[in-house]
Amino acid sequence: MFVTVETAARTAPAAVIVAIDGPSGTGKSSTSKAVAAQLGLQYLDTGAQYRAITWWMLNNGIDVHDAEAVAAAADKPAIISGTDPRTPTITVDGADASGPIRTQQVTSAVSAVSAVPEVRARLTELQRTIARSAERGVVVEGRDIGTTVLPDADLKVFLTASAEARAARRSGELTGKEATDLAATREALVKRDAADSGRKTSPLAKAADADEVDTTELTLEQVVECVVTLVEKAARRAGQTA
Ligand SMILES: Nc1ncnc2c1ncn2[C@@H]1O[C@H](COP(=O)(O)OP(=O)(O)O)[C@@H](O)[C@H]1O
Ligand SMILES: Nc1ccn([C@@H]2O[C@H](COP(=O)(O)OP(=O)(O)O)[C@@H](O)[C@H]2O)c(=O)n1
Repeated sequence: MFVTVETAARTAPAAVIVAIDGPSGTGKSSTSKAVAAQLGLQYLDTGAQYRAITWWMLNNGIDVHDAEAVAAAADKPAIISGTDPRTPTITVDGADASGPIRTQQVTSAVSAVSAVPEVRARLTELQRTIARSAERGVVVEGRDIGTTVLPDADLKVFLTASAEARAARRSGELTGKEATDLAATREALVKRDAADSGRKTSPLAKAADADEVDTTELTLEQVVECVVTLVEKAARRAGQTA
């Protein structure tokens, strides 16, 4: 008798939905991509979508601090996210936006754009549609995934880390003068966290039923291992109640 064995790297959970939230530099993107790749899940970077809409606003001469102008244009750009964790992609009106959305100009404008309710409503709907259609399950990362976008997720993880650790990680990614200016990186991070946590609509927040993981003293590999274990447990729980 022949027995077919699935050879996924780990036990691939059936259509499990995972929400990963937290402030900037806590390791959301790196962890989410690695966990999704290991478990054969899809991956959605919602921060990239907020950055993409911000990039479009800047390119189209819209004052990002004029909430009415941003709201009026919120439906205009076509944003498409590719959800393979090994090669995530994002396009705006058909153009590859993965490079330009990481510029300092976009980073400093994104919190103002993401605070506009019409922008959030549009992207929340898009994110739910992508999560619903992810047949293999999905890891979705952002700021309000566990609280607002996917409140029924099978697992919610809230990553934290000290501002010092986060600034050191971020400045390791920068080049030239920006890389050496750790104090300025830290200040910009803390300012963006405050704006994201303080906005009225769907602020950065830990869901009451989220597992909090402080990554300050952990390597990326340790964080990934911890979250993989949490996903496997959640998938077993979901299987028991299905
Ligand atoms: N536990 C960790 N220890 C050290 N560096 C890390 C850790 N997690 C992530 N990093 C690094 O920190 C930077 C920011 O991580 P990222 O995943 O982009 O965070 P976020 O998505 O939360 O902003 C990346 O360069 C990443 O490689
Ligand atoms: N679900 C989300 C994800 C991101 N965002 C906004 O998008 C910005 C960029 O998100 P990001 O995940 O790319 O930021 P980093 O943590 O990578 O610096 C955040 O600072 C928030 O203003 C949001 O409002 N809600």
